[in-house]
Amino acid sequence: MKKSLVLIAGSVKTKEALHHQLKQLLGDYISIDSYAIDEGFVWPLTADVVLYSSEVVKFEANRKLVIETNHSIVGKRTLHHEYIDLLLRIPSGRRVLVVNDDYDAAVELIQSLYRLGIDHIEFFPFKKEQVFYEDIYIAISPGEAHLAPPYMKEVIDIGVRLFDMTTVLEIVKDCGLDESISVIISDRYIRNIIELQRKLMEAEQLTKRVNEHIQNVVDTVDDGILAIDVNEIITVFNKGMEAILRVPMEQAIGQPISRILPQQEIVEFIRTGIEDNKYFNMNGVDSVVFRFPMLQENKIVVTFKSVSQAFEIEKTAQREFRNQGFVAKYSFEDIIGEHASLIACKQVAKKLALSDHPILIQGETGTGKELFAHAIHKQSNRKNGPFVAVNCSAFTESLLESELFGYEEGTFTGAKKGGKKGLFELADNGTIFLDEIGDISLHVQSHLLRVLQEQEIRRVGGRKIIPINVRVIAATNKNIQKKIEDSSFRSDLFYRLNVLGFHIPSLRLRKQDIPLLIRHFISKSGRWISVEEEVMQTMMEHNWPGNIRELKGVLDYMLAVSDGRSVTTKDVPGDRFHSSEQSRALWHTEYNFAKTVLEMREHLCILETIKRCNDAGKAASREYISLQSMEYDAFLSPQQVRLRLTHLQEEGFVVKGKGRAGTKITSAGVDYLRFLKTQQNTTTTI
Ligand SMILES: Nc1ncnc2c1ncn2[C@@H]1O[C@H](COP(=O)(O)OP(=O)(O)OP(=O)(O)O)[C@@H](O)[C@H]1O
Repeated sequence: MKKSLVLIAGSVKTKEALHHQLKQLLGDYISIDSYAIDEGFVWPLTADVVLYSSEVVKFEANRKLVIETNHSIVGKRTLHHEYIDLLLRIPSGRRVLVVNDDYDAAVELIQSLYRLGIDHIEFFPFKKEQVFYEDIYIAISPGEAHLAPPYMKEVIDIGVRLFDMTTVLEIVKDCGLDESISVIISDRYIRNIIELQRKLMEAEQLTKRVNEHIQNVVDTVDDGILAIDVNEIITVFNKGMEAILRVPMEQAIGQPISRILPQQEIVEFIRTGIEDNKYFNMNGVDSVVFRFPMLQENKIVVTFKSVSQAFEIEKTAQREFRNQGFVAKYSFEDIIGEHASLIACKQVAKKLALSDHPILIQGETGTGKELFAHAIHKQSNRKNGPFVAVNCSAFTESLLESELFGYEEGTFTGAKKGGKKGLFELADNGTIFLDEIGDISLHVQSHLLRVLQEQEIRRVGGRKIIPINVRVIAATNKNIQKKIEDSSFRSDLFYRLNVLGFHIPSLRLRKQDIPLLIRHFISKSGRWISVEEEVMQTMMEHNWPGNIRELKGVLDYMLAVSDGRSVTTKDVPGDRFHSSEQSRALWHTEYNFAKTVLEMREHLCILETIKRCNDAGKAASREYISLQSMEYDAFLSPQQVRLRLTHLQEEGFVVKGKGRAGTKITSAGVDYLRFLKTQQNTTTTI
């Protein structure tokens, strides 16, 4: 008959783990029953051998129970081998709290850990009455993790400790089992450890493969990359680094950084972390060194990028912005004028460029508000970011909202799959220029105000909050104060936009600049042509309601009709020019082939849709234009779009492409579109 063994443990969890261990090792030779004091049993226990999980348990059990036996053993316990690797993974030198039922048990566990050779960590025993342990954020516990202080960042459960080999052999002896059985059982014990060793080796191989992969990845990057640990020892060193320092990786890894880096100032820069990046000359190469602390892992990653490469990257980004049309074209040198009012205006704008607040530019139509916006962006710290210009009056309310803030998939019929980024998202890290801001609806105004306040956007129909870093420059030729009075413009939005603001003087207040501007536009046209004094006089006498745009238009006309040598009075555009009407009317005559307001709206819709598609590198199909026309209150069937396109092509405003190429807008078409937009303003204001 098999000998009987009763195991008495404190908790059910410990009982189950120890029972499992005994069953696996001794189950073939002895019958095993296990109890936990927690379970509260009272009947008398009889067994050949009684095994207690600890001294405390023995004391408790004998106080509460009747136990009949010839042999009693208090088991010695050791770390569960399956959890050893969790401890080995804790970085060297860490301070770790050891949490157990009581202080003595914690101390005992620490002693056992040190005996097992786990000495790369500094262990501290947990005391129930102590709530804070300085500089300790990792706790380990053999099944008592719930006792760990709540502020611990990581609590590692190292499982219930199992009986050690001497306890198992003592059971064998007290149960009177054959000598040969002890050999089999110790083999079983060792097999568990070998199994663990095998798993560790597999894990080690996997880690090696992952490390090799990471090394290959960092080696494919041209930049130099290195990492150091808390003791400033180099742990990562890629090929780029080898090339920069001319030191092979094998020689660098494991060495203190100060021994490998020749320049002490770079070591200091890496050590102190006062700045994130700094310029250095490394072995004759101009480099920018970036420092990234990895707080979690107590490491610092440092990258070295050659300045010429950094320029290349910047150029690529610039090219990309240019392809998308998101680039500022003009700088302050392109703003012509020597009148004191304009010089003062430029000085103010240059100063404002350096801050990051919104700017509101006011001034009559054609005074150069957009020109100033370009120049401010180019002068600002955001000059390498995108510059996105939006003419707010060119869109209907709903279209403007989705253009500015984007939309999520399925928000409305015709919405693109996957949604669409708004212009604010596209302008991230750059500037958005909101032209004709005075024309936006109250609904869009409140959306814009939210964006300015929060510096984050939510796409139309979306829930996700997208943080953005965009500077807003707005412009208007409307009297905003009047709009605030009649409640069509929110005063809070005005104050937000007008944190910094300035007014551009109209041309009639600085007529001295007219000859200068005329010479500038002639030289830009690439022609050598003089302007008769009398013509110049006429120009000086005019009031220029359309300001510089009008002046430019008149000059373009005169250059076109002149004999090529000089502009004379006969080239001055007679009644059109002398009329006191706004320059918009002047354009109207030039583009008089659109007879009705409806026709103009149709042209606006068609040309604007084509331009947007062209700018985005997409084809503008008749069906798409037809779909868009609903937004413009000028619905056109695809068949009607075809007829209008033929008409616009005859005028030289578009070129119809074959098949998928779609229709393209010409530069004359862009001018006409600009005219139509100005017209639209007039119709809305009148
Ligand atoms: N000071 C200047 N020097 C040279 N060109 C100028 C100047 N001011 C304006 N222009 C030119 O005049 C035209 C109109 O300028 P811009 O579009 O910047 O005016 P705006 O005030 O934004 O007009 P709107 O109110 O109609 O939007 C552009 O072709 C621009 O290049």
